[in-house]
Amino acid sequence: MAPEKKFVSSKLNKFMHPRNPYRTPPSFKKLSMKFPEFRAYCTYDVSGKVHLDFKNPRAVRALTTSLLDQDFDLKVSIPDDRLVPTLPLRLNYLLWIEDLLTHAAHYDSEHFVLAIDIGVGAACVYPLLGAKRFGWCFVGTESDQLSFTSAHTNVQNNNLQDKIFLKKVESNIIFKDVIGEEKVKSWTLECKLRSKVDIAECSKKCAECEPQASQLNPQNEVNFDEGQVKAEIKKTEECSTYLYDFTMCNPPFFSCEEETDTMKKSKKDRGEPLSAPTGAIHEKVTEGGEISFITKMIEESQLFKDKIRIFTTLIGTKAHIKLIKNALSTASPSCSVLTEFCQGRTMRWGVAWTFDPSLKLNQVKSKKDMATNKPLILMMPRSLMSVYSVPSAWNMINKWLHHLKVI
Ligand SMILES: C[S@@+](CC[C@H](N)C(=O)[O-])C[C@H]1O[C@@H](n2cnc3c(N)ncnc32)[C@H](O)[C@@H]1O
Repeated sequence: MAPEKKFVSSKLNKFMHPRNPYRTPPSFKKLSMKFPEFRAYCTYDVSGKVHLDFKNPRAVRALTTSLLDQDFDLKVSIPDDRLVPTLPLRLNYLLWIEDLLTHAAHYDSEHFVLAIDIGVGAACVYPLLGAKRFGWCFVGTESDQLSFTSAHTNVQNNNLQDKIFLKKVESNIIFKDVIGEEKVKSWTLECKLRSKVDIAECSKKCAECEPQASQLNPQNEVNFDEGQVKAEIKKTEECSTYLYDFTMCNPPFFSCEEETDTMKKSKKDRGEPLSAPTGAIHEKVTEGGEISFITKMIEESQLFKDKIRIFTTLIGTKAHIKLIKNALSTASPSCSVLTEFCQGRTMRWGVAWTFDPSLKLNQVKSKKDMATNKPLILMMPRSLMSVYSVPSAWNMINKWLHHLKVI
């Protein structure tokens, strides 16, 4: 039995993304009062404190689905034998992408964003959170039939079919056969027409690309004439505008079943992961492990460098980072950046790359880099102490920092 405070306990939490709502652990008491399905896995000690058995995969599932409901108004169901997403990590990844869009691509909050999530899983967690919390639109792929069906149901149950389109793929597919596929193309175009925002941007780059405003459906209904969509697809293909703003992926990490024993692999100083492992083997295992999967993604990214602005993926094992960096260098992106995602007792890494020379992805520092930066120390000569009071010394330093564009 694990005490309530351990939901996101441990030293890694101080490096969680500053906007991650789970930096403050959720109240299990409140959650148990609201959600009977969560309450079913709770026990209470003599002081009335609520405890959850994190070693029980059903308790872990009830926690995730109750939090999605309480904190994001998302009704999500996950089949028994499929991966239960832990929300602090999912939000750390999404918030980092939001930072890349804001600080490297200079998008404002109104900017229309269209993304691809490779391997949405049964919960469809990234597209659902991305659509609900950030207003982004997604094309999601999934190779497993059960997960695909479950993800589809979750999208429908939350009435997000205007923002999320799912495609069942073969497991040897990453971007190929997805981006060029007719149904995906029509949906993305409808989505962009519906948003009406991209049109102005597109027209700036290519005057012929601008559809007539009068053709747009003012009620935001999906009611486009097939000919109109086809004509827009052709124009968009001719135009060099990026079709997708970013891609994301939580790849199957392991190359064989034995590797999936996370309890053994866990770093000694961080202790065992608190939650029971969940998910089917094919969700965690892929031929050649994550290195093969990500290498393939990097190779394919070269084919779609004019269609997708930022490519990103999670990396599950620190030891793989070097190999993935090597694979990336052979693709020669114009910029790439690596970050850490810290939560609870688990660490993951994220890598982003782009072929768009205008994007400086490395301007977005990892939270750990920021937190571990040594403080700036300025030794004032004793002789100046009589000249400067503390506030006036501070004003002077402030001026220098402004001048250097540090603050
Ligand atoms: C580690 S799970 C991640 C699920 C979800 N994105 C999450 O973060 O909770 C990986 C998912 O990718 C799917 N998958 C594996 N290979 C794939 C491929 N080539 N294309 C699309 N999905 C794939 C698996 O079936 C599984 O659902």
